[in-house]
Amino acid sequence: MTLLAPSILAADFSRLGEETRAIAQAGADWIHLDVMDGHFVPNISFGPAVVKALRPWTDKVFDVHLMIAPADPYLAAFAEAGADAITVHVEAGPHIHRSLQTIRGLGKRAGVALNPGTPASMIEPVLDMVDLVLVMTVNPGFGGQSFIGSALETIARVKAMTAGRDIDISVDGGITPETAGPAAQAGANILVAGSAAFKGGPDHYAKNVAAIRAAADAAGGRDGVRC
Ligand SMILES: O=C(CO)[C@@H](O)[C@H](O)COP(=O)(O)O
Ligand SMILES: [Fe+2]
Repeated sequence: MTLLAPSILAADFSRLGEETRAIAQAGADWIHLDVMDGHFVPNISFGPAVVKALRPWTDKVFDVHLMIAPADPYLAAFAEAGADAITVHVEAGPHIHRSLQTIRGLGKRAGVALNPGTPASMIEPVLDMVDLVLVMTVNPGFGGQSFIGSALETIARVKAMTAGRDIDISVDGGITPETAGPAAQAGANILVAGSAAFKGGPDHYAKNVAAIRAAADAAGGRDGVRC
């Protein structure tokens, strides 16, 4: 079964705790937390204090996606705040190996993210250090953007590169019941969805999550690795 990781970027920020619990109870496998710094990406979201405040609301895996540069000075703070997986962008700095080493040293799952314009080969030298590859299917910084189809090729390349390894492939950006199938078919086993998961308010969350997951599974999505 493909895993669903709703992004709380699309939740009601005035009730983030309740929203996190509601989407967890609606069938989310992981909770995706988008951290933006207004520097690496042209938007600002939230930092470790919010991650910490949300931690008591669910025991689901907290999948923290750092869109910040530099990332290294903040890794320990996110680990202490309750992140289970921490993903850094390969484009965010010159020391990706050090960042991944630090994340693993903190006892967390280490993820590396690729923007739509970045070749998959960029992460080849660090695959031994990685538990998760996150392929962006929008340019990072905002929710609600359209899926960039050319990034499916990146997912397929990452799948081929990681064959035989225990590495999750996550896809992030513009995931809907329509795009979930092609993403899963290309090799993603974790689907991040913001707008499509939170669409319509709490009464719709279970239906939204089920629709995205069903589309991925129908397309032959592979098993997600649970942590
Ligand atoms: O990292 C990001 C955006 O930079 C994502 O996690 C978005 O938050 C996904 O939102 P939708 O595209 O599903 O609305
Ligand atoms: Fe994200």
